Amino acid sequence: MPSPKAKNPGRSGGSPVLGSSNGRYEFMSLTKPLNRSSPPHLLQRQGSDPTTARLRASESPTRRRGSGSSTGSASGQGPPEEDALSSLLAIDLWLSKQLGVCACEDSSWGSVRPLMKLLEISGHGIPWLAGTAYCLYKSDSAAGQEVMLNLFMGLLLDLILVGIVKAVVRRRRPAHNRMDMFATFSVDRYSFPSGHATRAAMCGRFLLAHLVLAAPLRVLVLLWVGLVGLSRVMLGRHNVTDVMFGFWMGYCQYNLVEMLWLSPQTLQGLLGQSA
Ligand SMILES: CC(C)=CCC/C(C)=C/COP(=O)(O)O
Repeated sequence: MPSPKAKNPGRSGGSPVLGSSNGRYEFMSLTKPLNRSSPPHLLQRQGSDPTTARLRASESPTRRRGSGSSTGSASGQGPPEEDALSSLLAIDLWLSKQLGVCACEDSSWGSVRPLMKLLEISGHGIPWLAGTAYCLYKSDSAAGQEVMLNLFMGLLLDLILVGIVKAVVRRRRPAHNRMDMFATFSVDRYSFPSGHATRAAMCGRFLLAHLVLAAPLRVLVLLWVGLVGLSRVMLGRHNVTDVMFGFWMGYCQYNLVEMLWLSPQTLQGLLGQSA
């Protein structure tokens, strides 16, 4: 099979192809022979259609280190946990590709791509930061200002933490993603975790705890969180595990926001110290 690196350099939306030269893990291998425990749908897909084969090649998680030959679990003889992880990640990539039905206009659900992009904007950092800053500025009650200030801090914390994890893990976005997002940081060429999912989960919890009390609106908030996550996979931006982990991370980030909660007294103390 021709090298995906040479043949298809920009296929993953501008993400660098992580190969053996930098000695980093890639996430999963559909190029290596699957062992008998592999799900039947994956076995069936081995070497089937050329597009899938090319995609598989560009998604290879095989740890191609040193000589480039894969050993151990690559041949199904490695530690069972490595095989289990490989299988799990193979299922993740397979499922994500199946669900990436809005990855481009001519995908099977390409007509709903604009709607998915609307959901993308609704969970983007810029509208959230700008909206929170505006509400903070407009709020005339101390309680309102306190809530908005903490939401703002939470959003900044989210950007920092997601940036760190993305930079450390450096998982490539799915090969079928078209990198046409607006206003991204350089780490956003990586996909793990989904920043939209962390933000949606954290803001969702924040809204439910501090701002949205009416039951129908609370349901809408939960629906929005779920749809933002689903849209990341449908747009082809993320694999399912990026979004699942993102939800978990955002959920935990809210706990951190509560722990670090800036009360008016804390603020006065901080301002008093700096004056
Ligand atoms: C420029 C600012 C303020 C935020 C960037 C928001 C962004 C584009 C995050 C990437 O999200 P995914 O990881 O879900 O693709």
